[in-house]
Amino acid sequence: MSFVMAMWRRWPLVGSLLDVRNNAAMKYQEWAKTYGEVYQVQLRNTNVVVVNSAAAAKALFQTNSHALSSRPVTYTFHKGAPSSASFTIGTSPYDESLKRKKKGAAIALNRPAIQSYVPYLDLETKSLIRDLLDIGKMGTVPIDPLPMIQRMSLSLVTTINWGVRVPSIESELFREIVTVEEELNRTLTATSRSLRQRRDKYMAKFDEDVARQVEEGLSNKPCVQASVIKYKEVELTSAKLRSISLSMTSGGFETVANSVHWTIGHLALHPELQDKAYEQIRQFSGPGLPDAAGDQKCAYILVLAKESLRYFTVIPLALPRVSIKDIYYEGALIPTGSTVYMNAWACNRDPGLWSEPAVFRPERWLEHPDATVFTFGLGYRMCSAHLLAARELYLTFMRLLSSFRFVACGKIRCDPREDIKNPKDLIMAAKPYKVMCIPRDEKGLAECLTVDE
Ligand code: HEM
Repeated sequence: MSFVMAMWRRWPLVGSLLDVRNNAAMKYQEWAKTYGEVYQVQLRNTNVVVVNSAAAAKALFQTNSHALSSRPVTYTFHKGAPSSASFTIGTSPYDESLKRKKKGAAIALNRPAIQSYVPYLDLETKSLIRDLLDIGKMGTVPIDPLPMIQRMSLSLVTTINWGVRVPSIESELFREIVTVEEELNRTLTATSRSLRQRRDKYMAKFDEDVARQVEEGLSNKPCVQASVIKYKEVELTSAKLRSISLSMTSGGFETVANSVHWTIGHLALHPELQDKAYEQIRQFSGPGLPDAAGDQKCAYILVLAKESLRYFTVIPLALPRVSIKDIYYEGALIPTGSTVYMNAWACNRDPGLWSEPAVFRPERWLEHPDATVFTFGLGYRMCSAHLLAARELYLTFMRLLSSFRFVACGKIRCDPREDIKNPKDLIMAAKPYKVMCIPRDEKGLAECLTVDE
């Protein structure tokens, strides 16, 4: 008991949740030098345990996976919001309903299911390359690639979830979904009722279309909603199906888009990394675009994607957990009902794990292939789609780096310690920048970009 008291006496008080979200992960990492790798802070009226080292994160989130399987029930998400925003998998507390939703999502996101999405990965990565070529006028006009990357990421979410494409950055659908999702992802406490109503509108249309197609026997394209409806072992209500749709969109769109956007900015500043990647891809795959079905076999691009996940850690504090059992760690008690944050940023940059953690160096993963990436979280509530996300990143980098040289235009500020667009956001985005996307082989590229729309 006295040890527990000692631990509880050590909290630094940091003010409101919104204040600390401002580069919080970096501040918390710094504080660990003074207060130890696990300590508590007060966020508004809640005491929160923050876990700041790789070893502690594994001991807590992996070894105590079940004890840390719930999420906090915040007012805005669960009590004050009657519409869809209450119910993503990522914000649901642990209960029977969550278990069913997670089972449904798992069926649609396991390895064989992901294999069936290869045609979508193929089409959307090709479309990204074509957009960069067209909008960048064959590498002659500087562009910010963000909207094109967002379209790819969004269209992957919508095709994988509902079988519906987002064909162009000019489309009404693209503008509407990007506006609404960006705003709703802004913080965990986003409350706008009208935004949620706008989201409900496009989600309802997609959900109803899939349900009708399944009922009429017309659904022949693989997609999450159709597989979950058809898989009778887990019968899900329409509310739970909607929850899966919401989870896929809020979980999958900005995370992948921002990871790619940060990385392209960084690569534009480091042509030597691009050249090495290009050389490795060419040794590995023949002329033309690398095969979409190739499953992460080019070792250098695989480690480049891992390093991108580590270095940018786009959700620096992962998503908060709540303990459903008492946990004892290093002689101290984390009582049932505690809120616990994994500082994924600090774990990914743990000097006990990595030398020069602040340097982007893909080779570190070749030297330590079994090291952990903390970016997707750990344990029962880790990212449901980490296999899919890793595959999306791999193919995107494979194809982008085999197609283009990215040349920085003007000053690109792309250091994740300093250059976050909105430091209070849940998902960390890079500041806008411009690059020239110069085709490495203009003629060859044009030939292999016959995209079936
Ligand atoms: C680079 C891409 C991605 C990153 C960095 C990422 C990161 C995360 C993190 C940190 C969590 C919380 C984990 C925890 O509490 O330990 C999470 C949860 C989740 N993610 Fe992802 N994610 C990515 C892509 C995706 C995609 C593509 C989807 C779906 C299409 C997705 C769906 C989900 C869902 C449903 C959850 C909630 C899991 C639960 O609460 O049980 N994520 N993700």
